[in-house]
Amino acid sequence: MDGGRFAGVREGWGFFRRRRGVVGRLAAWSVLEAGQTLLAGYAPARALDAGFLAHRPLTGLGWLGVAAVAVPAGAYGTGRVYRNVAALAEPLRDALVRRVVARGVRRAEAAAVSRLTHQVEIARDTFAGLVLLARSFVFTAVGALTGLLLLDPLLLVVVVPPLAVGLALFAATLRPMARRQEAFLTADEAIAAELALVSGGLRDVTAAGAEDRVAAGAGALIDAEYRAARRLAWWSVVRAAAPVAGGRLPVVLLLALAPWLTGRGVTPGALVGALTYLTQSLQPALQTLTHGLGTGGSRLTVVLRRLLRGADASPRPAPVPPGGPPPGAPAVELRGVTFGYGPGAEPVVRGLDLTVPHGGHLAVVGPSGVGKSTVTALIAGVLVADAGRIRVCGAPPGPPAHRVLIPQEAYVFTGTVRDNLGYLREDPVADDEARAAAEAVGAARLIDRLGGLDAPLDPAALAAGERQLIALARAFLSPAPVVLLDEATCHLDPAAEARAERAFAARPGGTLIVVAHRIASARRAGRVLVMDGPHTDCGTHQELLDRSARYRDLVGAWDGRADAEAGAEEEAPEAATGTERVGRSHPAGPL
Ligand SMILES: Nc1ncnc2c1ncn2[C@@H]1O[C@H](COP(=O)(O)OP(=O)(O)OP(=O)(O)O)[C@@H](O)[C@H]1O
Repeated sequence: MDGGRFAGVREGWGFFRRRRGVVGRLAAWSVLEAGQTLLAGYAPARALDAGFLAHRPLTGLGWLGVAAVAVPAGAYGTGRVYRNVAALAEPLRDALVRRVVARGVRRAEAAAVSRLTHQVEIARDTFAGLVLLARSFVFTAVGALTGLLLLDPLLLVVVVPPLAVGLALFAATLRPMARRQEAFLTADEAIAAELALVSGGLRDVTAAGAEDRVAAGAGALIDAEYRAARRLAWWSVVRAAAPVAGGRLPVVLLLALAPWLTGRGVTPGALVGALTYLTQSLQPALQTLTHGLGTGGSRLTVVLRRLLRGADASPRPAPVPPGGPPPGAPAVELRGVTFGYGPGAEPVVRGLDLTVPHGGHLAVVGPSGVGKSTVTALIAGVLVADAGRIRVCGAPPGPPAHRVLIPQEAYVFTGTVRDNLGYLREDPVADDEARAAAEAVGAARLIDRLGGLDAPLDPAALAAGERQLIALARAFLSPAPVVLLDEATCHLDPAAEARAERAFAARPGGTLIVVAHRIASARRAGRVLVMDGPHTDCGTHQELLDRSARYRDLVGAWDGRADAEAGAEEEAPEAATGTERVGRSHPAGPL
C-alpha cells in the first residue's frame, strides 16, 4: 500500500470519526431494522414449535403477529436511516467540491471545474448508496445471526463457515476489481480522445495519406480496451462466486444436514426459521452487497482517486524540472506581446519583448494604470495575449506548476494555517518546511500568535498585511519556480517587504518578478522594467537612471517617501505583520 493510499484511508477514517454523532444515530436506527430481520426468522420458528406443532394455534398466530408488527417498525427505522445518510453524504460532497473548485480555479480552467463537480455528484450519490448498502448488510447479518443463535447455536456451525468464505472471496476481489475498472475507464477515455482528435482532422489525415498510421494507432487503443475489459470480466466471475458460497451453499448444507441437526435437538421450527433467515435476509443482502458494493465501490474508488489526486481528464500541467526551467530556456520570455482588454480597445501592452533568466529578479514599475498587473497576468497565463509569444519555463503560460501569482488582495480561507500554507502543493507540507518558509518571508511570529500550524485561521480576523504574509508563505512553499508578486507586499511596512522580497530572490532555483511600489523594491531587483504607455525600457537601476526620463520621474516621486521609510527597514526585521497601508500603493506620486 503506497503513501497516497494510506493518506486516503486515514482521511476516510478521519471523515467518519469527526461525524461520530451521525454514525451513532445511523447505527441506532439500523438496530430497528436488525430487530425486524431477527423476528423474520425467529417468529415463524416459534409459531411453528410453540404454536402450530404444539397444537396451540393462537400462540402460533400471536408469533406471526409479532413478525407483522416488526415490519412497520423496521420501515420507520429505514426512513430515519436515510436522513442520517444524507447528513454523511452532503459534507463529503461539500469537502470534495471545495477541493476541486480550488484546483480548477488554480488551473484557471472553467471546464475542469464543471467536469470535476459533475464527478463530485457521482461520488456523493455512490457514497450514500454504499453507506446504505454496507450498513444494511451489517445489520441484517447481525439480526439473522443473532436469530440463528437464539434458535439453536448448532445452526451457526452450518451457516457461518460458508458465509465467511463468501465474504472473504468478495473482499479479495475489491481492490483488483477497482484497479481493473480504472484501467478499463482509462482505456475507454483514451479511445474517446483519439476518436475526437481523428474525426476533427479527417481531411488532414486523408490529405497526408496517414490513414493506415491513424488506423493502427486507434486499433492499438481498441486492443488495449479489449484486454482491459477481459481482465475486468474475469474478476467479475470470481466475484459472482461470493454470493453463491455465502448465500446459497448454507441453504444446501442446512437441507443436507437436516437429519444430523434434528438428531441433535434442532426443532423443525428452528430449521424453518434458519431457512427463512437464509432465503429472505442473508441471501438477498449478500447479493445486493456484492453487486452494489462491488460496482459502486469500484466506481467510488476510481472517482475519488481522480478527484483527490487530480487525475481528471483535463490535461495535466507539464511537469517542471526540479530546480526550474530546462537548461537554456529563460524562466520568462515575451516576444512581441500585444494585449488589449477587448477587440476595439487600445492595447495596454504593445509589442513587448522581455527576458528574465532563470534565478533572475525583475521589478516592474510605471505609473498607475499603465499595465503592470496586465503584464503579470499575461505571464501567469490568466490573460491570453492577442499577439506575440510568451514562454514560462520554456512552455506556454498557464500551468500553476510553473508560476505562482500573488495579487495585492491576498486570498486566505477558513481552515487551518497549514491548509492555507499548503494550498498550492500537491503533497503535504512538513512542519519544519512550513516553519522555514514562514521564517523566511517574515510570517513566523504571526503564525505563532495564531497558535501554530494547526490553529484555525479566520480570514476576517486578520489584517490585510497579515493575509499578505500568509499568502507569501504559501507562495514560498509552492513548487513553482517563477513567483509573480503584484503589489503582494503593499500592506507590509518597508522592512517586512524587504525581508519577503529578499527571501523570494534567494529561493533556490527561484525567479522573482515584482510589481514595485517603492524605490527600495526596484533597487533590490537586478533589472527593472519601466512601463510608460506603449514604451517600455528594461535595464539595471543605474542604467535606467542614466537613460530613462520616466524612470527618473518615478524615482524622484518615490524619493521623499523612501527616505522616510529607509530607517524603518533597518530597524524592524519582522515588524509589520499587522501593518495596514492605505489603499492602492502609490496615492501621491505618479506611480
Ligand atoms: N478587466 C479589465 N477590463 C478592462 N480594462 C482593464 C481591466 N483591467 C485593467 N484594465 C485597464 O487596463 C489598464 C492597465 O491596468 P493594470 O491594472 O494592468 O495597470 P497597473 O499598472 O497595474 O495599475 P496599478 O498600478 O494601478 O495597479 C488600465 O487602464 C486599466 O483600467
